[in-house]
Parts: sequence; structure tokens; C-alpha cells
Amino acid sequence: MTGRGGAPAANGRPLISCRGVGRVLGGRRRRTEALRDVHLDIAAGESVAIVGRSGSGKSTLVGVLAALDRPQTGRISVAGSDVWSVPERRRRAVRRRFGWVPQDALSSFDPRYTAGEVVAEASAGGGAARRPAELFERVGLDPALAGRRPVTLSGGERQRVAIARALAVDPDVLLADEATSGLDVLAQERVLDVLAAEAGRRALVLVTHDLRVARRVADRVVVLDRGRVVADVAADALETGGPELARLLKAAPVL
Ligand SMILES: Nc1ncnc2c1ncn2[C@@H]1O[C@H](COP(=O)(O)OP(=O)(O)OP(=O)(O)O)[C@@H](O)[C@H]1O
Repeated sequence: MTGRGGAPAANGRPLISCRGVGRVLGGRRRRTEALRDVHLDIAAGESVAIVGRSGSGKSTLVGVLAALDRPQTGRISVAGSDVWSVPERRRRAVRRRFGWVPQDALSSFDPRYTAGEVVAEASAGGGAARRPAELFERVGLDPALAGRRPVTLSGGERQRVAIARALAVDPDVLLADEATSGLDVLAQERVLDVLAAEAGRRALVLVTHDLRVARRVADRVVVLDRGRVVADVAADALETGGPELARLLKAAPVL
């Protein structure tokens, strides 16, 4: 593996730590090792892009990182807590440290709600609640859009509503799973601006097929191939070229 193994947190302890994580999906007839022996540390405030070809395990990894999906082997710790050894109540508290931005925001919204209500509902659920108007401003959305149903918004606006919803509880980690794919270039840029502005304030884990997106937002690029981490390099390596970039591109030939 090409690797840095992850940067430590300021206090020397990573915010998220995966050790030897393995996740098998499917039943007896179709069994896939979606993750194999994954070791990965993510520090508080760090921005990490997870890249790899389709089916390499990216979405499975983010589900596991956010304590939503239980791996069969290995250990996941968040802020020093082994998430599958603590009681469910504490695991729920761990999950609240994550804000999700899905690929298809629209299908994740309750169709009865306006955009403002989507964000207000998320704000109401968290201790560190923020006002929806403040969140709209933060993601660069006109507050007048709050009264509209998401189905009437553009793809880029919907993604920004999803980011506002994710930020409502002031998460320690923002997880964005292909949050800009399917958007036109301008809308993509706006969403990336918003994600880049959050980078550093909190950890950002970005799943993407697009190395340009990774370079724009991430400090670090982790490449998965058939469930394994095959490269883990500083995003600068993409700018400066040299052996790190060559290794990265070799590890991810389809990118
Ligand atoms: N419910 C399931 N049952 C069996 N195999 C599954 C299931 N869900 C996912 N898989 C398999 O697990 C592997 C990893 O899937 P995952 O969705 O994590 O990949 P990905 O890298 O996010 O892909 P994509 O870029 O296409 O979204 C794939 O081979 C996929 O076919």
C-alpha cells in the first residue's frame, strides 16, 4: 500500500480510527467482501477524499465510518470510543457527530416538507441547533427558497439544502457521498465552494469518482480497490506529480 496511514488529531488521537475492518455483504448465493482489512485514521478537521472505481467499497466504508453499518471484523473508534462495544444509546450519540450529504438529496427529503422545514426539522433534533435562516445563508441559498418544496429546486440547490440539513447539528464530520455527481459544472462548483468552506471547521469525508473534486476539497486522497485501501496520499501529490502521483494513478487506473 502507498500510504501515510492517516494524520493524528491535534491531541495525538485520531477522530475516527479503523483497524482491520472487514465487511461482507449479501447472502449465501451472492457474497461480496466489500471491505477487506481496512486501516484508516481521520483526524479532527481533516478532509479526506475516498476514491475508487464503481463497486470498490466507498459507500460501504462511509456507512461503516458513521457507525451505521457494522463490520464483521475489525474495530471502529470515534473519539476514542469503540463504537460497537458501547451501548446503543452511546452509539446514537456517535452517529449524531456525522452529517450526511447523499448523492440524490431529493429522495432523502420528506416530500411533504418545504426546504426550510427539511432544515428546521434537523435543527430541532440536535443540541447545537442553528436557525434554518443562518444555515441557508451559510450554504449560499437565498432564504426565499425556504418556502419552496425541494422538488421545485435545481439539483445544486437541493444539494445545498442537504448540506444545510447536515450542518444543522454542527457535526464533527461531514460525509458527502458523490454529492456533486449529476450536477452541471457551475452547480458543482457552488456545492464544492460550500464543502471547501466547511473543510477545516470539521472533518470532511468525500466520496467521489472525480480526482478534480478530490483535489479541490481534500487534504488527503484514499484509494479503494476491491475493498482494500491501495493508496493513501496527500492531495498535494496530485498537484506536484512525482512518484506519489504515479503510484496513485497506478492504484486507481480508471480515475
Ligand atoms: N446488499 C448487497 N449485497 C451484496 N453485495 C453488495 C450489496 N451492496 C453492495 N454490494 C457489493 O459490495 C461492493 C461494494 O459496494 P459499494 O456500494 O460500497 O461500492 P462503491 O465503491 O460505493 O460503488 P459505486 O461507486 O458504484 O457507488 C460492490 O461489489 C457491490 O456490488
